Amino acid sequence: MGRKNARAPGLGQSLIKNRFGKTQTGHRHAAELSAEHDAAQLNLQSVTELSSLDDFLATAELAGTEFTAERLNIHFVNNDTKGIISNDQQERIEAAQLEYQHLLGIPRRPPWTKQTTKEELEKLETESFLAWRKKLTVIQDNDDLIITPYEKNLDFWRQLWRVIERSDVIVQIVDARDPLLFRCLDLETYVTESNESKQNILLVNKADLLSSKQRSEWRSHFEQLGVNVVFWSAVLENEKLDENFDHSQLEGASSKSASCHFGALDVDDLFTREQLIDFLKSLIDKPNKVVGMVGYPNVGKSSTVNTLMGVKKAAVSATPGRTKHFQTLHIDSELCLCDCPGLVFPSFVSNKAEMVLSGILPIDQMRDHVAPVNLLGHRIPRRVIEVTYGFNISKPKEGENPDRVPTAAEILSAHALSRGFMTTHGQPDNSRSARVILKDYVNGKLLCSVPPPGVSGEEY
Ligand SMILES: Nc1nc2c(ncn2[C@@H]2O[C@H](COP(=O)(O)OP(=O)(O)OP(=O)(O)O)[C@@H](O)[C@H]2O)c(=O)[nH]1
Repeated sequence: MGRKNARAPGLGQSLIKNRFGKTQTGHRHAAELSAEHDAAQLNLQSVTELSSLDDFLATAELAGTEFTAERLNIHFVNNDTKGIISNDQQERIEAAQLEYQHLLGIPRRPPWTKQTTKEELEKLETESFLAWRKKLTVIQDNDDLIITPYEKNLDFWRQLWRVIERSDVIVQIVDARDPLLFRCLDLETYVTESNESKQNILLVNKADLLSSKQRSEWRSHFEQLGVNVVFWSAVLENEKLDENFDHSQLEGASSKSASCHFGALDVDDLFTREQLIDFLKSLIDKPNKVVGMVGYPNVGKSSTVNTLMGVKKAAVSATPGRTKHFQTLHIDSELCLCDCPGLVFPSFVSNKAEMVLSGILPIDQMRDHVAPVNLLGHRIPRRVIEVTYGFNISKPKEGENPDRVPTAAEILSAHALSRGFMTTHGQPDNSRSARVILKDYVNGKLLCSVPPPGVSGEEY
């Protein structure tokens, strides 16, 4: 599943620098591109990671109820310690996911008319939101099912509702390494439900992290389903905005063969900025075209919006959840973007470790680093980790399976010792190393991507 990560200098280097923050001189998000933010009074603190207790109390507060006494009687357990699940568990989980799939919706804005007052609408919205959350607790009560820490702040959903209302086309941005994890099917249903003439586009960003063969597998998958899909790399297109960018790097490579190979970077089949803008315009048959940009935090919305706006950026943040409220941004007199804050949709995941590796849970707020690093050890071959960092991981002991994957402790100690990361007690600082390694995984330095359904890992 992992892929060789040898990039050629030039463009490849620029991408890497961008990815790993070597050129970071601060970050600038879509939110800074326009002064217009009519959501200034909203409570726009994203709420995703809640303990069972906080979650319970927040819901109670929203419902206007007090539950002070219950504080003493609540127990919650963390059953996610290792990050690895057995084949039997996986089968059970998949069966349960199939059974409960229909409950994984997103909240709907309740119907309203011109006669509905602001207060009435707010009350209706709160009721509908609570009913939605109640429906999701059915899933949470099933021990085999884990869902993403979906957004629990109603104001974020209000932003999404407004973006959908205003837009002619909704562009859902997903991460190319695991598009299905980030694709919210119910969002697409909601868009067409709200108005049949509205259209959905799936923008597979970070497509530079896949080979052209991998993209082609995914393209076939989505085309078979009738999904309108575009493969794109915001970072690559942003690089091209640099006036010093050497375009011959791409042109030369393109002219060599039908499929462009720039070092390990084969990008011939990706949409360029101009192509994406023209494509979006072509979908809408009216003078003022509005396109809504929606997606999970950290999928590259800010990078995409900035690039479409023609803003060259040194770097953006690798920490999810920075864009807080929706912006209206004019690309030109015809096309306007409506940039929605990053939203975690409810989606099934195998465990919390998977969410850390997918960039859904912020690494700096992670409490347990062992489980995600264990999972990383299962996804990235031992040799790739060793070559990437230039150290050796201790081999399995005599009597152990010589091919077993390294444990989190083995990977982290090797990293910490090689970097001189030590605690005040003179032990390897595994937690510091875990943050470095996990960020490298999220940023694509340690590369792993999921094949489409029906395609084996080996084939992919
Ligand atoms: N390799 C690669 N990395 C990308 C691409 N687009 C964005 N990134 C990286 O992904 C991370 C998140 O990008 P952002 O543009 O901040 O993502 P966002 O969706 O706006 O995030 P929020 O502001 O949290 O909503 C950054 O580290 C980017 O450099 C891309 O096309 N390719």
